[in-house]
Amino acid sequence: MEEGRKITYSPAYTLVPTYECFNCCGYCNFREDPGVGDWLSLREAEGILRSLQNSGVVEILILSGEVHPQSSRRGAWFERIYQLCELALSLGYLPHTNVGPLSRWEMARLREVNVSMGLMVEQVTPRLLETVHRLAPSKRPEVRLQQLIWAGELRIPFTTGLLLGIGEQEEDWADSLRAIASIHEQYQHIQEVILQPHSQGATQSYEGEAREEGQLLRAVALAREILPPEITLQIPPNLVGDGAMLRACLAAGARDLGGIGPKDEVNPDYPHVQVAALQEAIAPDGWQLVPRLPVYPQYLGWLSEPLQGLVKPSPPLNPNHHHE
Ligand SMILES: O=c1nc2n(C[C@H](O)[C@H](O)[C@H](O)CO)c3cc(O)ccc3cc-2c(=O)[nH]1
Ligand SMILES: C[C@H]1O[C@@H](n2cnc3c(N)ncnc32)[C@H](O)[C@@H]1O
Ligand code: MET
Ligand code: SF4
Repeated sequence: MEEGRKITYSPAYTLVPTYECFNCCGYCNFREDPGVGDWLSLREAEGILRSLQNSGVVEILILSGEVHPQSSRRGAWFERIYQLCELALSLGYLPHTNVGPLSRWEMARLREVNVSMGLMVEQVTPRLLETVHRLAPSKRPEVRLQQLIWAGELRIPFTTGLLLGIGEQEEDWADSLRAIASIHEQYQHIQEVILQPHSQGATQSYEGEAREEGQLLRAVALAREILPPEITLQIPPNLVGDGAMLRACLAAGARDLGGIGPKDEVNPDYPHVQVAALQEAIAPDGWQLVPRLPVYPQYLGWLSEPLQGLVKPSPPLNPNHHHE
């Protein structure tokens, strides 16, 4: 049988250390006010992770609301995240952490317990600081770009991306993409760029404008033009619309569908389409959906020895096994 052209995804489950966040992005359907909810305990997390064993899940996405860098609770927040990563590793999963901007020291520590990390640029235009990011100091473009630079210096395989349709102009996209490309040019560490269409949810304050079909396709095509070919373009299949739009995005250059699991924590009003249905949707164009790890193969050599051992467990020594 002829093999199809390949589209990748990562079988993933999302753990949320806390929904509390000191930022208040106008488009967010995730955050809670600080001090309201409980944090995820290690005991709860262990229960969840054990229940996922043998389910095919490999990636644990650690996605969090943020405690202010100067808060007296920042240290406890960070240690919880670190321990959740350690726990996931100890149960055979591979963590990918996106918990907002980190200090350089925090980033260096999380590198020990993550196979890759991520942070969206969103958009680099400072005009958004007067609108959707007015109450979100973590979204200052210079803060986000500094994170990309530190990740490069620390040799962390990194995921970033653009949030589309939050009040920016289409002309702003190229600036955001060129900023990513130029940092990548120096460090070669950006494994993928997500093009994330803003999707109206039930609890956000910002009222997005109606999205037009061509927008996402123009963004994918522009990203493919500006970014070097080694950076994979990711689109979230639950946010693109229908199967025809998904196929059009692939035709425009997208090659990955991101983490797929039971719930999209960021966009709870848009459940993930399950893998069999996605495979069916893209099959007419000859695409074959295949699982991948949260770290892209070209970066395996960047991982610490212990992490490399977990990613590629060496085959057990079997005295009965004979090489052909
Ligand atoms: O299910 C989701 N996964 C999201 N992921 C997960 C992502 O698809 C995978 O973790 C990476 O591709 C690594 O495999 C993100 C990861 C990042 O580094 C940055 C942003 C996101 C955003 C989302 C998201 O909105 N929903
Ligand atoms: C984790 C990432 O999720 C994205 N994000 C946050 N809110 C929304 C929304 N309503 N629609 C789509 N993406 C969103 C941001 O880009 C953030 O960085
Ligand atoms: N708070 C982080 C950010 O915005 C990650 C989760 S967003 C729902 O970058
Ligand atoms: S998008 Fe992230 S930073 Fe913004 S309010 Fe939501 S959780 Fe906080």
